Amino acid sequence: MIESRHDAGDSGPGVTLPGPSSFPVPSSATEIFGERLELAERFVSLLATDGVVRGLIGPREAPRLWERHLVNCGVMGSLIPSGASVIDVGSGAGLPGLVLAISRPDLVITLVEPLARRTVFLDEAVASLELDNVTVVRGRAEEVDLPGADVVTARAVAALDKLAGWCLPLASVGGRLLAMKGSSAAEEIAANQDLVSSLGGGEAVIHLCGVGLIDPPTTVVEIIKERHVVPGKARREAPSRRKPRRR
Ligand SMILES: C[S@@+](CC[C@H](N)C(=O)[O-])C[C@H]1O[C@@H](n2cnc3c(N)ncnc32)[C@H](O)[C@@H]1O
Repeated sequence: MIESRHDAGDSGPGVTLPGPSSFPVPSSATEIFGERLELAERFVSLLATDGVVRGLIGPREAPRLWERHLVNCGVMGSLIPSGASVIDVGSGAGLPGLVLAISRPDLVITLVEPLARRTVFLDEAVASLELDNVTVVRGRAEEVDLPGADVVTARAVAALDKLAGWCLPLASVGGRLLAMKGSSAAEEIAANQDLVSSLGGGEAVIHLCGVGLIDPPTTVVEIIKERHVVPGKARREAPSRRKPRRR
C-alpha cells in the first residue's frame, strides 16, 4: 500500500504522488468540514494516491476531488438529522459514506460494498483517518442483514427502481432513502413512483443541496419509508401492475 502523505509527496524512486497542496481547498469545503477540514484533506490525499493507484478513482478525477466528490457529497448532510444511523449502499471509495463520517461525527455510519478490493480500501481509510463512527460491511445491499437505519444513502449505484428495492428494506419505518441523482431525477421518479409506493415508500421529493455553495448543486431524491413491505412482495402489489377489475 502506498502511504498517504500530507506533504506534496514522492513515494519513492520514479513515483510522484500528489499531496494536498496539489489540490487547493475551496471555501465550500471549509464550510462543510469546519474543524474537521484537516481530516477531509487527508481523505483527499488518500483518494488521490491509493484510490487512483488501486483504480477506485479515475486519474482525471484527482484534480476535482474537492468539488465533484467531497463537497458534492458533503452538502447532503443538511438532510440528515443529528445522531442518525446511516447505511451507505455501494460506497465504492467512500462516497458519500466516508465524507459524511468525516463531516458529521455525530452520525453512526455503515458502509455496504460488495467488492473486496473496495472494502479493503475502506477499512484502511477508516483506520488511517481514525474514524470511530464507521463500520464496513462487505456484501450486496439486497443480501446484508442489518438493523433498520434512519437514513440509507447511495450515489451512482443503480437506477431508482433497483435502488428503492435494495435500499428501502434497509431503512426503519419513518427512515428515509437519500439517493444522489443527476438531471434524470424527475424522470426516474415519474417512471417509478408506483413501484416505490409498493415498496412502502412515500412520495419521492427532489432536494437541491448546496445552492450557492457548489455549481451545480447536488440533486438528492428523498423517499420516506412509510411502511414495512416483505422484500419480494412489492412488485405483485404495485398498483400499476394490477390487472384491471372485471365488471
Ligand atoms: C459507480 S460505483 C459508485 C461508488 C460511490 N458510491 C461513488 O459515488 O463514487 C457503484 C458502486 O456500487 C456497488 N454496488 C453495485 N451493486 C451493489 C449492490 N447490489 N449492493 C451494494 N453495492 C453495490 C459497486 O461495487 C460500486 O462500488
